[in-house]
Amino acid sequence: MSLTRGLASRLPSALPLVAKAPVVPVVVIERLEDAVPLARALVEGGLPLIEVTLRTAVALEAVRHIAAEVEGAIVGAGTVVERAQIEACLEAGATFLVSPGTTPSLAEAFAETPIPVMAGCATASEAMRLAELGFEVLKFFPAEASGGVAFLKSIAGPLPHLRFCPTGGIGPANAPDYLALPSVVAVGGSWVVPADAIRAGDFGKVRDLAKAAAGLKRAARFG
Ligand SMILES: O=C(O)C(=O)C[C@H](O)[C@H](O)COP(=O)(O)O
Repeated sequence: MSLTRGLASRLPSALPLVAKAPVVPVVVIERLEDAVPLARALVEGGLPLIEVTLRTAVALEAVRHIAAEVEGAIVGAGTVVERAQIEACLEAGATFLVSPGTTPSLAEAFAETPIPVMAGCATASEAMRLAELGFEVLKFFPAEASGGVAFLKSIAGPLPHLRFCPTGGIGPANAPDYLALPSVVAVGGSWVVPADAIRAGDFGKVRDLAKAAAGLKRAARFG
Protein backbone atom coordinates (compact mmCIF):
# COMPACT_ATOMS: atom_id res chain seq x y z
CA MET A 1 0.00 0.00 0.00
CA SER A 2 1.23 3.48 -0.76
CA LEU A 3 2.61 5.32 2.25
CA THR A 4 1.08 8.49 0.89
CA ARG A 5 -2.40 7.16 1.66
CA GLY A 6 -1.81 7.54 5.43
CA LEU A 7 -3.62 10.69 6.48
CA ALA A 8 -3.66 12.09 2.96
CA SER A 9 -7.38 12.74 2.88
CA ARG A 10 -6.96 15.44 5.51
CA LEU A 11 -4.17 17.33 3.78
CA PRO A 12 -4.62 19.57 0.75
CA SER A 13 -2.22 18.23 -1.88
CA ALA A 14 0.60 20.47 -3.09
CA LEU A 15 0.82 18.49 -6.32
CA PRO A 16 -1.58 20.53 -8.49
CA LEU A 17 0.24 23.73 -7.51
CA VAL A 18 3.80 22.49 -7.83
CA ALA A 19 2.97 20.83 -11.14
CA LYS A 20 2.07 24.19 -12.68
CA ALA A 21 5.63 25.02 -13.76
CA PRO A 22 9.00 23.26 -13.80
CA VAL A 23 10.61 25.85 -11.51
CA VAL A 24 9.52 27.41 -8.21
CA PRO A 25 11.38 30.70 -7.78
CA VAL A 26 12.71 31.17 -4.25
CA VAL A 27 12.50 34.89 -3.63
CA VAL A 28 14.18 37.10 -1.03
CA ILE A 29 12.51 40.53 -0.88
CA GLU A 30 14.55 43.23 0.85
CA ARG A 31 12.49 46.24 -0.32
CA LEU A 32 8.73 45.98 -0.27
CA GLU A 33 8.39 48.04 -3.44
CA ASP A 34 10.18 45.30 -5.40
CA ALA A 35 7.60 42.64 -4.56
CA VAL A 36 4.89 43.43 -7.09
CA PRO A 37 7.10 44.17 -10.16
CA LEU A 38 9.18 41.10 -9.36
CA ALA A 39 6.12 38.86 -9.14
CA ARG A 40 4.73 40.36 -12.37
CA ALA A 41 8.00 39.59 -14.15
CA LEU A 42 7.89 35.99 -12.94
CA VAL A 43 4.27 35.52 -14.01
CA GLU A 44 4.97 37.11 -17.41
CA GLY A 45 7.94 34.79 -17.82
CA GLY A 46 5.73 31.77 -17.15
CA LEU A 47 6.47 31.00 -13.49
CA PRO A 48 3.22 31.62 -11.57
CA LEU A 49 4.24 29.85 -8.38
CA ILE A 50 6.34 32.12 -6.17
CA GLU A 51 7.93 31.22 -2.83
CA VAL A 52 8.65 34.33 -0.77
CA THR A 53 11.11 33.38 1.95
CA LEU A 54 10.34 34.68 5.44
CA ARG A 55 13.93 35.81 5.78
CA THR A 56 13.36 39.53 5.66
CA ALA A 57 11.33 42.01 7.67
CA VAL A 58 9.02 42.81 4.74
CA ALA A 59 8.41 39.23 3.59
CA LEU A 60 4.85 38.90 4.90
CA GLU A 61 3.87 42.30 3.53
CA ALA A 62 5.37 41.22 0.21
CA VAL A 63 3.17 38.11 0.24
CA ARG A 64 0.15 40.29 1.00
CA HIS A 65 0.85 42.70 -1.87
CA ILE A 66 1.58 39.98 -4.41
CA ALA A 67 -1.56 38.06 -3.42
CA ALA A 68 -3.71 41.18 -3.73
CA GLU A 69 -2.18 42.85 -6.78
CA VAL A 70 -0.55 40.39 -9.13
CA GLU A 71 -2.99 38.58 -11.36
CA GLY A 72 -1.96 35.03 -12.09
CA ALA A 73 0.53 34.81 -9.24
CA ILE A 74 0.28 31.92 -6.80
CA VAL A 75 2.24 33.18 -3.87
CA GLY A 76 3.41 31.12 -0.93
CA ALA A 77 5.63 31.61 2.09
CA GLY A 78 8.95 29.82 2.44
CA THR A 79 11.41 29.42 5.31
CA VAL A 80 8.58 28.44 7.63
CA VAL A 81 10.55 27.00 10.52
CA GLU A 82 8.15 27.15 13.46
CA ARG A 83 4.44 26.75 13.97
CA ALA A 84 4.02 30.28 15.29
CA GLN A 85 4.63 31.64 11.77
CA ILE A 86 1.79 29.75 10.12
CA GLU A 87 -1.14 31.92 11.20
CA ALA A 88 0.55 35.10 9.96
CA CYS A 89 1.21 33.48 6.57
CA LEU A 90 -2.43 32.51 6.22
CA GLU A 91 -3.53 35.97 7.27
CA ALA A 92 -1.23 37.57 4.66
CA GLY A 93 -2.86 35.50 1.94
CA ALA A 94 -0.25 32.80 1.31
CA THR A 95 -1.57 30.06 -0.97
CA PHE A 96 1.00 27.48 0.12
CA LEU A 97 3.79 27.04 2.66
CA VAL A 98 7.33 25.68 2.32
CA SER A 99 9.78 24.61 5.00
CA PRO A 100 13.50 23.83 4.69
CA GLY A 101 13.16 20.92 7.14
CA THR A 102 10.37 19.55 9.32
CA THR A 103 10.43 18.99 13.06
CA PRO A 104 7.74 16.71 14.54
CA SER A 105 5.94 19.73 15.97
CA LEU A 106 6.04 21.58 12.66
CA ALA A 107 4.74 18.49 10.83
CA GLU A 108 1.85 18.32 13.28
CA ALA A 109 1.00 21.98 12.71
CA PHE A 110 1.27 21.59 8.91
CA ALA A 111 -1.10 18.63 9.04
CA GLU A 112 -3.76 21.01 10.37
CA THR A 113 -3.01 23.83 7.93
CA PRO A 114 -5.78 24.46 5.40
CA ILE A 115 -3.43 25.23 2.49
CA PRO A 116 -0.93 22.93 0.74
CA VAL A 117 2.51 22.55 2.31
CA MET A 118 5.80 21.45 0.80
CA ALA A 119 7.50 20.10 3.88
CA GLY A 120 11.28 19.93 3.81
CA CYS A 121 13.37 16.79 4.18
CA ALA A 122 16.89 15.61 3.43
CA THR A 123 16.97 11.87 4.20
CA ALA A 124 15.04 8.72 3.30
CA SER A 125 13.63 8.42 6.84
CA GLU A 126 12.45 12.03 6.91
CA ALA A 127 10.83 11.65 3.51
CA MET A 128 9.10 8.41 4.53
CA ARG A 129 7.77 9.97 7.71
CA LEU A 130 6.32 12.96 5.85
CA ALA A 131 4.78 10.74 3.17
CA GLU A 132 3.24 8.64 5.94
CA LEU A 133 1.60 11.79 7.30
CA GLY A 134 0.14 12.52 3.87
CA PHE A 135 2.45 15.17 2.41
CA GLU A 136 2.43 14.52 -1.31
CA VAL A 137 5.29 16.68 -2.57
CA LEU A 138 8.34 17.12 -0.38
CA LYS A 139 10.97 19.82 -0.60
CA PHE A 140 14.33 18.00 -0.84
CA PHE A 141 16.69 20.50 0.79
CA PRO A 142 19.55 21.28 0.54
CA ALA A 143 19.44 19.21 -2.65
CA GLU A 144 22.99 19.44 -3.95
CA ALA A 145 24.61 19.24 -0.52
CA SER A 146 22.45 16.22 0.42
CA GLY A 147 23.31 14.00 -2.52
CA GLY A 148 21.42 15.65 -5.37
CA VAL A 149 20.33 13.62 -8.35
CA ALA A 150 22.21 10.51 -7.15
CA PHE A 151 20.28 10.54 -3.86
CA LEU A 152 16.92 10.87 -5.62
CA LYS A 153 17.77 8.07 -8.06
CA SER A 154 18.82 5.80 -5.19
CA ILE A 155 15.68 6.23 -3.12
CA ALA A 156 13.38 5.89 -6.14
CA GLY A 157 14.22 2.16 -6.08
CA PRO A 158 12.67 1.29 -2.70
CA LEU A 159 10.41 4.36 -2.50
CA PRO A 160 9.06 5.02 -6.01
CA HIS A 161 5.91 6.78 -4.76
CA LEU A 162 7.76 9.75 -3.23
CA ARG A 163 7.64 13.05 -5.12
CA PHE A 164 9.98 15.96 -4.67
CA CYS A 165 10.73 19.57 -5.35
CA PRO A 166 14.53 19.59 -4.91
CA THR A 167 15.94 22.97 -3.91
CA GLY A 168 19.35 24.27 -2.90
CA GLY A 169 22.28 24.56 -5.27
CA ILE A 170 20.19 24.16 -8.41
CA GLY A 171 20.68 26.38 -11.46
CA PRO A 172 20.32 26.29 -15.24
CA ALA A 173 23.22 23.83 -15.59
CA ASN A 174 21.89 21.06 -13.34
CA ALA A 175 18.11 21.72 -13.32
CA PRO A 176 17.57 19.49 -16.42
CA ASP A 177 19.20 16.52 -14.64
CA TYR A 178 16.74 16.83 -11.76
CA LEU A 179 13.76 17.41 -14.03
CA ALA A 180 14.64 14.25 -15.98
CA LEU A 181 13.73 12.18 -12.89
CA PRO A 182 10.14 10.88 -12.72
CA SER A 183 10.02 11.67 -8.97
CA VAL A 184 10.73 15.36 -9.49
CA VAL A 185 7.62 17.50 -9.91
CA ALA A 186 9.56 20.79 -10.15
CA VAL A 187 12.80 22.26 -8.85
CA GLY A 188 13.12 25.29 -6.61
CA GLY A 189 15.79 27.92 -6.90
CA SER A 190 16.88 31.49 -6.51
CA TRP A 191 18.75 31.67 -9.81
CA VAL A 192 15.76 33.21 -11.61
CA VAL A 193 15.62 36.07 -9.11
CA PRO A 194 19.23 37.27 -8.72
CA ALA A 195 19.74 39.74 -5.88
CA ASP A 196 21.72 42.16 -8.07
CA ALA A 197 18.95 42.31 -10.70
CA ILE A 198 16.35 43.01 -8.01
CA ARG A 199 18.53 45.68 -6.44
CA ALA A 200 18.97 47.32 -9.83
CA GLY A 201 15.25 47.11 -10.60
CA ASP A 202 16.07 45.01 -13.67
CA PHE A 203 12.83 43.05 -13.82
CA GLY A 204 13.30 42.48 -17.54
CA LYS A 205 16.21 40.23 -16.64
CA VAL A 206 14.03 38.35 -14.15
CA ARG A 207 11.38 37.89 -16.85
CA ASP A 208 13.96 36.51 -19.28
CA LEU A 209 15.40 34.13 -16.69
CA ALA A 210 11.87 33.01 -15.80
CA LYS A 211 11.05 32.42 -19.45
CA ALA A 212 14.09 30.20 -19.89
CA ALA A 213 13.26 28.31 -16.70
CA ALA A 214 9.61 27.88 -17.68
CA GLY A 215 10.74 26.22 -20.91
CA LEU A 216 12.62 23.43 -19.12
CA LYS A 217 11.28 19.96 -19.90
CA ARG A 218 10.40 17.47 -17.19
CA ALA A 219 9.87 13.75 -17.20
CA ALA A 220 7.27 13.53 -14.42
CA ARG A 221 3.66 12.86 -15.37
CA PHE A 222 0.90 14.10 -13.10
CA GLY A 223 -2.41 12.54 -13.61
O1 LIG B 1 14.78 29.78 2.75
C1 LIG B 1 14.39 28.62 2.70
O2 LIG B 1 13.33 28.22 3.15
C2 LIG B 1 15.19 27.57 2.12
O3 LIG B 1 14.85 26.44 2.26
C3 LIG B 1 16.36 27.89 1.36
C4 LIG B 1 16.11 28.16 -0.11
O4 LIG B 1 15.17 27.32 -0.64
C5 LIG B 1 17.38 28.05 -0.79
O5 LIG B 1 18.28 28.95 -0.20
C6 LIG B 1 17.36 28.27 -2.24
O6 LIG B 1 18.53 27.72 -2.69
P1 LIG B 1 19.40 28.34 -3.85
O7 LIG B 1 18.58 28.22 -5.10
O8 LIG B 1 20.62 27.50 -3.85
O9 LIG B 1 19.66 29.77 -3.46
